[in-house]
Amino acid sequence: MDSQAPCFEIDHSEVDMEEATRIGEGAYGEVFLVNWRGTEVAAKTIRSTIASNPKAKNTFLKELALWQQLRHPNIVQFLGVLKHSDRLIFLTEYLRNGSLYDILKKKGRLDTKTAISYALDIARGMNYLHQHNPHAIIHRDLTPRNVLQDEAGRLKVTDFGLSKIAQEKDSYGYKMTGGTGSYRYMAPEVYRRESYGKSVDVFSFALILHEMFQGGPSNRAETAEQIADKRAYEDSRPPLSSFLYPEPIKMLLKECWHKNPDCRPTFGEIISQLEVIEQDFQNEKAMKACCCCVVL
Ligand SMILES: Nc1ncnc2c1ncn2[C@@H]1O[C@H](COP(=O)(O)OP(=O)(O)OP(=O)(O)O)[C@@H](O)[C@H]1O
Repeated sequence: MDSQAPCFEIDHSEVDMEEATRIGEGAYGEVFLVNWRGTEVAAKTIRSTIASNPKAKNTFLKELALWQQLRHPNIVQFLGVLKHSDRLIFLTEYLRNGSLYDILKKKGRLDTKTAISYALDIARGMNYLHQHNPHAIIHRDLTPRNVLQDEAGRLKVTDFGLSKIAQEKDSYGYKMTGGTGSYRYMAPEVYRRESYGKSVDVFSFALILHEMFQGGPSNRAETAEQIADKRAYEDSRPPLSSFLYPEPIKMLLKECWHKNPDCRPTFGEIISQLEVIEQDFQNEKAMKACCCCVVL
């Protein structure tokens, strides 16, 4: 597969940016809801500081060219780059329900069934990225803000690889600068600026799974950088209260945020484990309902 293929281009006259509704803002620029050929889509505008730097713009376009080749139910669909626009703008499918960050902020702690189902959505999207040929795609910035929900309730991963813009590669592998990715979800080896692999995403996934049961991030009193520092140098991890976390979820979390990257499971293994946990949970629920019937 050729990751250097140019991005699909959409003439800028097809999208009226004057009529756009602003949805949000991230590290790379603002996001708008726009109409394209009668369909609501998201338009992501890239800051001029990035777009006007030829090297950064080129890296960005390469990442987008790779994104456009991806097709999976749990990956946000890339649609194209606006051609002849004086700004760098690209379109993706629009996910009406917003991000997992918004959902957790609004709803707080999720029930076990929903949390497992959401975890499976994320793990399936991530497994697709990690199994990409000829090279695995490492997200590098998997956070609740980069997981969006469609109207049907399905979660989709977005913005993978875009954090590469601030990243260097040397003969030992990738190196992420401290400013790359979000400290709160950062694997210890990334914080320590060591070489890293796919399992950095598994570490971030564990923290997201933890938040779904907890209702949001723990250690709110500390800055994200302080938290990342303690995780990297003191091996600190979020607390696992016994009443919030079912035993198999606790075990999975401990494996996924293991300090040794080689001991973390792959997303394929995580999916298998979650499917068993989901099935056991359903059987347990059915059994309890059945016992209630007998008592009645
Ligand atoms: N395809 C989309 N559909 C609907 N809303 C979106 C879409 N993409 C982004 N958003 C919204 O816009 C906000 C900003 O998104 P953006 O991806 O630019 O930044 P972020 O992920 O929040 O932060 P960062 O850039 O630091 O990762 C998101 O929080 C999300 O609510």
